[in-house]
Amino acid sequence: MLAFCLMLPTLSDIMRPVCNHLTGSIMTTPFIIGIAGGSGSGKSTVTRKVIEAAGTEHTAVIIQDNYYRDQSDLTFEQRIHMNYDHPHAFDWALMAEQLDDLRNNVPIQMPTYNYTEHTRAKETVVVAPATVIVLEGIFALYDKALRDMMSLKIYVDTDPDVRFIRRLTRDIQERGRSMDNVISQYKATVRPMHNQFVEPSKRFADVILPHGANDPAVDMITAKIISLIQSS
Ligand SMILES: Nc1ncnc2c1ncn2[C@@H]1O[C@H](COP(=O)(O)OP(=O)(O)O)[C@@H](O)[C@H]1O
Ligand SMILES: O=c1ccn([C@@H]2O[C@H](COP(=O)(O)O)[C@@H](O)[C@H]2O)c(=O)[nH]1
Repeated sequence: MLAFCLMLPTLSDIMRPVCNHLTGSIMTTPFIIGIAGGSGSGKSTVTRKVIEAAGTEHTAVIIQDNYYRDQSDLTFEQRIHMNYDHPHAFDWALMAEQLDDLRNNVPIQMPTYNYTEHTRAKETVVVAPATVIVLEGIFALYDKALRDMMSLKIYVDTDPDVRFIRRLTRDIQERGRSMDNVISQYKATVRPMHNQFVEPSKRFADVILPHGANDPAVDMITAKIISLIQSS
């Protein structure tokens, strides 16, 4: 088995089998899908619908928000004034390292994030390698190193007013915010950073989903994932 594993790098990179050192079995390089789009565009909804339809057994989801930098060294007062819509807010090295691990069929300890406290939570989540891996987040298509690992790049395109209304409702209901807080953050950082960094990343997309999580688009992505799983 060892000799066979050592010969593997000469095989095609597209369906490159790698040796799982724990089981000795041969596994295929995962198919990585990036799903980007503005805050409130429907990225999480698209991801959830697709994974529900394709089944969780052969799929894994990496939520990019979990890679916001750990800010436990800052006070809460300092944390609420940070810009969470600039690329600098993220731990890109950890994200690339963990996505690369999954690409090489190595399980990861994904960090988790607390939006109410604006910092990384203590808990981590084990993510096992899977045939299809989805990376979802506002900057999923921003970084070249991550893009180069992806086989399918999707941008969820939703009108700004719709995104704002959804974010307002969600942040008040689920992220412990007030209406004034959501409005001032949107004007100060969310909107300008979206225009500067998120929207321009659309040009890297293979597929653009108009109107967010629309059913025909979700059905097409699901069909692609199911066919990948069946052929793996
Ligand atoms: N097509 C849709 N129709 C109605 N509500 C939606 C739709 N897509 C998303 N939402 C709602 O809008 C909010 C933001 O959606 P979400 O998928 O979390 O966006 P994102 O992950 O891009 O920030 C959520 O409360 C979600 O339930
Ligand atoms: O501490 C934080 C961390 C993030 N945010 C906001 O979250 C969104 C990204 O999440 P979506 O699920 O894509 O909406 C980003 O626009 C940040 O502004 C935050 O407010 N506080």
